[in-house]
Amino acid sequence: MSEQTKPATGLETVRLTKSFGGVRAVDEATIAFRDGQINALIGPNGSGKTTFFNCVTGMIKPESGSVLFRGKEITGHPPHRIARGGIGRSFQLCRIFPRMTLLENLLVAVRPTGLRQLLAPSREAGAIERARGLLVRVGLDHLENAEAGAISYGQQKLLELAGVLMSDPDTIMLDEPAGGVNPSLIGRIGSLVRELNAEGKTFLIVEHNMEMVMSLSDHVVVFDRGRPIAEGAPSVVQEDPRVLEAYLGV
Ligand SMILES: Nc1ncnc2c1ncn2[C@@H]1O[C@H](COP(=O)(O)OP(=O)(O)OP(=O)(O)O)[C@@H](O)[C@H]1O
Repeated sequence: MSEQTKPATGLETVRLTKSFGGVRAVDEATIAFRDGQINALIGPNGSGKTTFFNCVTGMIKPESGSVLFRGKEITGHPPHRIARGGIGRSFQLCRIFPRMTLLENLLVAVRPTGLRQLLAPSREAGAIERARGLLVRVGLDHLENAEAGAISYGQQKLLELAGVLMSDPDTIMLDEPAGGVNPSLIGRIGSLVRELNAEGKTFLIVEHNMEMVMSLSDHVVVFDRGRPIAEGAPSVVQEDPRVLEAYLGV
């Protein structure tokens, strides 16, 4: 597809809905995220952000509505297919293998899905070279042979981000990258996001750290009770009375 015809909208949902019992965690959410931007999804606790992520990445099936990526329907596709299509994600509670080394964690990240493959890290030279390059990039190369369970939580978040980058996704969804991370590592995660965005990666970030959100994002979507209630540039969203109401209940 030529640059001229490339759609500006990357990831998009139309009336996406998912309930748990009587709770509508995501409630007819219609949102469009533009390619090439750093997008943030914010909102009070329990407003449905993680459920939205899970529906988009195939971890849970929405009960109705659609998810589109660059105009193509991907609703209900299994997670590995969505990942292969170019959408990578991290998790709120970091997902790493604590008994494996950092390098092994990255080699596992590129294995095809399935338990047998999962347990056998890739030994392919190209993958090893790529993993080493990414460890340098996130500043963890000196810990290549350390067990992942022995490094700090912030370093584990960086390791998880490197794992997401192993498959070279062009859209990266991060669920609370700054949660539980010390300020200097938050700074490093923010710089990496900026660098990767400058290289063409699109980001969709769920985050409670407002300083990070407001300094990093091009576009902020505010979620409340399972649907967007406001969106725009950080400075616009910050002033929106609906946002203050959602957060403070005023
Ligand atoms: N697996 C589940 N089973 C039952 N209820 C769930 C489940 N997952 C989420 N919920 C409920 O759905 C609603 C939205 O939760 P979700 O975790 O998506 O919100 P969130 O905005 O990501 O919250 P936080 O900012 O605290 O991480 C909440 O009421 C939550 O209790």
